[in-house]
Amino acid sequence: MSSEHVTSPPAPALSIRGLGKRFGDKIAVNGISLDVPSGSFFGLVGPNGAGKTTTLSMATGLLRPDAGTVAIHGVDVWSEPLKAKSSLGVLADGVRLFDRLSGRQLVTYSGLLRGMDRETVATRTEDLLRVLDLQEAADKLVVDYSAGMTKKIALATALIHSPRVLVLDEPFEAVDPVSAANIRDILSDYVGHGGTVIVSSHVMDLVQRMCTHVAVIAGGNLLAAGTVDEVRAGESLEDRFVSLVGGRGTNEGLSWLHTS
Ligand SMILES: Nc1ncnc2c1ncn2[C@@H]1O[C@H](COP(=O)(O)OP(=O)(O)OP(=O)(O)O)[C@@H](O)[C@H]1O
Repeated sequence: MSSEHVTSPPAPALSIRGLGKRFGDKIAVNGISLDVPSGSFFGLVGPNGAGKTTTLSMATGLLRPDAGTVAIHGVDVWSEPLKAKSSLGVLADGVRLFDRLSGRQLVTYSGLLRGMDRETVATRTEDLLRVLDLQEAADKLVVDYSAGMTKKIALATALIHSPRVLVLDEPFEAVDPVSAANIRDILSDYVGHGGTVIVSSHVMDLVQRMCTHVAVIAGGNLLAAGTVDEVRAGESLEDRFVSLVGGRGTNEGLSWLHTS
């Protein structure tokens, strides 16, 4: 076959090489390399303090790495930030929203800031408020939203411009079961139509049911990555996670907690 007929595989949706970050003496992320295939529903799991948020913050251009590179569909996040970020939707953990705006205003301005036309922004804003069950609260200030409502409005701002890659840090935390099911449907439909979702979560059962791929990190290191079936290797993802990460404690020493 001549070389013109050889098509190279598509660039991964997210490609991380040698990514590292240190805070003082603490190595938060220890040289992680990882490819997220285009069109995958990718779970990032790890215990508290594993380095998930730090990794995702660097991957999305919110936090400058000490070492390593990140590319979104082949575009370097740190040397071509505008181009890379134009195809990215981000739900960050703990980043302040412009919460003196109403929910409707926040989603609208997110669309306008992305350079979208007013009519499209208005239509999509109402669609998002409806599917996320935020219509009644649409004109309330975001500062007065509950934790779950805040999470949902932040998700709407990440979706408005129809990005190719969605990076969601703990999207289901504090969200009620009906809204969580709606969000899962939206994300599955999005992946089914060519999008890529990267989601961090502590809920192994959810990751096992929802994701096609998973990476396990602990102590800033990548312990395993692949399809969910490859990583769980015949066990439940939760059991596999515990055996990879270790650290199951005992409750010895808390006898004072026994009330009878
Ligand atoms: N801004 C910071 N300054 C100092 N240390 C930090 C900072 N951000 C994170 N760390 C430390 O880096 C490590 C990784 O934190 P990170 O928030 O990435 O973990 P995580 O996997 O997202 O945890 P969790 O599941 O609890 O949200 C932790 O030890 C944390 O204390």
